[in-house]
Amino acid sequence: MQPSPTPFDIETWFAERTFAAGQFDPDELATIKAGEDVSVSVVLPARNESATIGGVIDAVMSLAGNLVDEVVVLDGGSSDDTQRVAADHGARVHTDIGVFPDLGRGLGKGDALWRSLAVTSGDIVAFIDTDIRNPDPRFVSGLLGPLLTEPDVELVKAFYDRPVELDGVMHASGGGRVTELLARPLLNLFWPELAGLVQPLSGEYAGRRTLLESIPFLTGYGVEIGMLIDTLRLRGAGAIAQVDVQQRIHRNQPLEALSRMAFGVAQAALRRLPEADRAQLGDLPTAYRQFVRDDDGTVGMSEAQAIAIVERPPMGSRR
Ligand SMILES: O=c1ccn([C@@H]2O[C@H](COP(=O)(O)OP(=O)(O)O)[C@@H](O)[C@H]2O)c(=O)[nH]1
Ligand SMILES: O=C(O)[C@@H](COP(=O)(O)O)O[C@H]1O[C@H](CO)[C@@H](O)[C@H](O)[C@H]1O
Repeated sequence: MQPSPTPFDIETWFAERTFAAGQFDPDELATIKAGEDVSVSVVLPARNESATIGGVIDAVMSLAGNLVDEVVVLDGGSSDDTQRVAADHGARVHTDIGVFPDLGRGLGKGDALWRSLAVTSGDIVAFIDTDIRNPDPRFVSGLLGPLLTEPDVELVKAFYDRPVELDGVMHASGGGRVTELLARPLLNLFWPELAGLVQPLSGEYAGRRTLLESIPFLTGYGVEIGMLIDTLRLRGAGAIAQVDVQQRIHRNQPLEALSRMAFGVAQAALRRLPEADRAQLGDLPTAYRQFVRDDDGTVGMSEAQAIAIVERPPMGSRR
């Protein structure tokens, strides 16, 4: 009789799959990397990040030639001089529409990350947001640590304390609003094996290409929660790890922007509901309305905004 699989225990998962960036020495990782003949690409998604992308690239470049083999900025249609700043700091720059012109302009962050797989070659691909104000090499070395030392780990998410700037005032905590108010409750409700992730929506993560090219990428802001659920389904919770990189300060979008983001994250999660529940949902609406108070004090309804989450197929199926 087959032994019954050990029941999933979140405390065990947390103990075995939670790391700290400080436990990984970049030089020691570089030695392991060379010995395993593993290559590493760092992908920096960017849309109008000229103010911060240079610092992010510099932090990543400090590991180039050692831990990092290529640094690619995937620009999602910036109207500022993001692309020039990125090139000046030594990154290779691609535009989303330039990667797959036949698919037209990119459909947000998730589409940019999916397209980046076609213009990078690393066995490991690390994604780092470019709106970070306190970039540090540990964001990259911390992500690579578990992937270079734990063969069963295939996806690593960063976590950190998240200060938030509201009305020009920096608060020591309170960031990750969509994470705390939508993503983590949904994961606890429908995917409890992912409940141990401190920052499931963090924009800093790294995965083995063999995994990343085996799963679909949801476009827009659905990419992170979609990737977690798809990795859980395809590889199990043991393939997912997280690393503490202490603190991340990034540009905090206004609440109405996060409301639109949450609409996308919710669509992504609901699309991934187990089939039985999914069948009841039918086609999800993709038009989103918000409310504004006019100067004369009356509340108005905004035009419906199309925020559709599209599913890009596993990149491996295009090769
Ligand atoms: O259509 C988009 C939207 C965002 N981003 C990038 O994705 C990262 C996270 O996006 P954002 O800052 O908008 O999200 P937040 O961090 O506020 O959740 C940043 O590097 C953005 O430049 C992108 O490449 N394309
Ligand atoms: O975590 C969150 O709630 C949002 C918003 O963060 P803040 O409330 O502005 O600190 O930020 C994340 O979510 C996006 C959607 O998954 C990711 O793309 C971002 O990289 C991540 O910063």
